[in-house]
Amino acid sequence: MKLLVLGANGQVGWELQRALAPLGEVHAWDRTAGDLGQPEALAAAVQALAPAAIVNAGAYTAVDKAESEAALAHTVNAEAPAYLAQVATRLGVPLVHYSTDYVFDGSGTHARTEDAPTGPLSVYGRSKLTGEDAIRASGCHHLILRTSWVYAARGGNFAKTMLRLGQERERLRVVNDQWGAPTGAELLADATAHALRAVLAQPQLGGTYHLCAAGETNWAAYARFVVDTARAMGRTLACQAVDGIPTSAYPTPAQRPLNSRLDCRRFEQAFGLRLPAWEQGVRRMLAEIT
Ligand SMILES: NC(=O)C1=CN([C@@H]2O[C@H](COP(=O)(O)OP(=O)(O)OC[C@H]3O[C@@H](n4cnc5c(N)ncnc54)[C@H](OP(=O)(O)O)[C@@H]3O)[C@@H](O)[C@H]2O)C=CC1
Ligand SMILES: Cc1cn([C@H]2C[C@H](O)[C@@H](COP(=O)(O)OP(=O)(O)O[C@H]3O[C@@H](C)C(=O)[C@@H](O)[C@H]3O)O2)c(=O)[nH]c1=O
Ligand SMILES: [Mg+2]
Repeated sequence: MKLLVLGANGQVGWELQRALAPLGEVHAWDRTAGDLGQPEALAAAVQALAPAAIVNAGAYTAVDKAESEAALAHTVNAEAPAYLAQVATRLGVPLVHYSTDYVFDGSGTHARTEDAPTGPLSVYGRSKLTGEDAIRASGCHHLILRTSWVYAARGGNFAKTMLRLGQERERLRVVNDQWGAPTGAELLADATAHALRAVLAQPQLGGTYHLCAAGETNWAAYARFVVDTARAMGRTLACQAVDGIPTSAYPTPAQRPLNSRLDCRRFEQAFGLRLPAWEQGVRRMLAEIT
């Protein structure tokens, strides 16, 4: 059974190559093999490969840059998934796709379920929502997995930025009023493999799911956890304190939701899995890179 991974060099794509290997023959396409910026050519190549499942981990993920590159973000995050959904429909195979907490407006303090109203605040969030909607509208078998605050040992992410800044500066200023759950690419890939196996056997399990680590934190508390844990593991850091600041004191081109809490019970129940606390995966990642 051929399984296609797109965006194979990203945080999630890299881990998918490992996690999907026991399910079949993984074809891992990075941007040179499968350019999401050229959706028509990509669709033709996927059609020719005829995999038993398409797993799209590629995306335009530069949230601030997307504000000034809306057309490219739209092509990669919305148009390409629509083309992939067409191919999945023609081949009669499932399309697995990732989306984000940034499809929501972040009001309130509750954890959102899958059917909560969306309301993206940024170009990135809008482009991801348009991609989701196109997949749902296509009628293809699909698994749309909305996650949050992804990190991995390999690739760029907030935790690694904090380690770099923590080496250079005595104090870090980080927003403390945006809440969510850091989610490891390893966990995402492993949970995806379980869910994909289930969906291949029982297509009715397909749909849209929230999938992130358990618990919650804010970016400042997360940064503090990263700095403290890395130091306890022996890393030398200049950082003496992480100062929590309001979002208003950290202006960025893209607006981010204040409440990124996702209710993942639907995923846990459908696939019989238990999502571990976010700290567990962050600790493992830090141990791996320290
Ligand atoms: N990162 C996060 O915090 C979150 C991510 N998500 C979603 O999870 C999924 C995986 O994200 P993650 O692994 O973290 O993201 P990364 O940014 O680590 O990886 C994205 C990958 O997409 C590739 N890519 C970008 N543009 C193109 C293109 N035109 N053609 C082909 N490939 C392209 C990148 O290629 P290259 O390496 O060459 O640049 C990169 O390898 C995405 O759908 C993302 O929206 C959801 C919530 C949070
Ligand atoms: C570097 C830095 C960031 N921040 C803030 C900015 C922002 O509100 C928050 C996180 O910064 P980042 O730029 O890492 O966040 P961002 O790139 O917006 O992360 C998002 O990426 C996309 C792809 C997603 O889908 C989301 O789930 C989320 O993970 O921390 C500080 O307050 N101080 C700092 O020194
Ligand atoms: Mg970022």
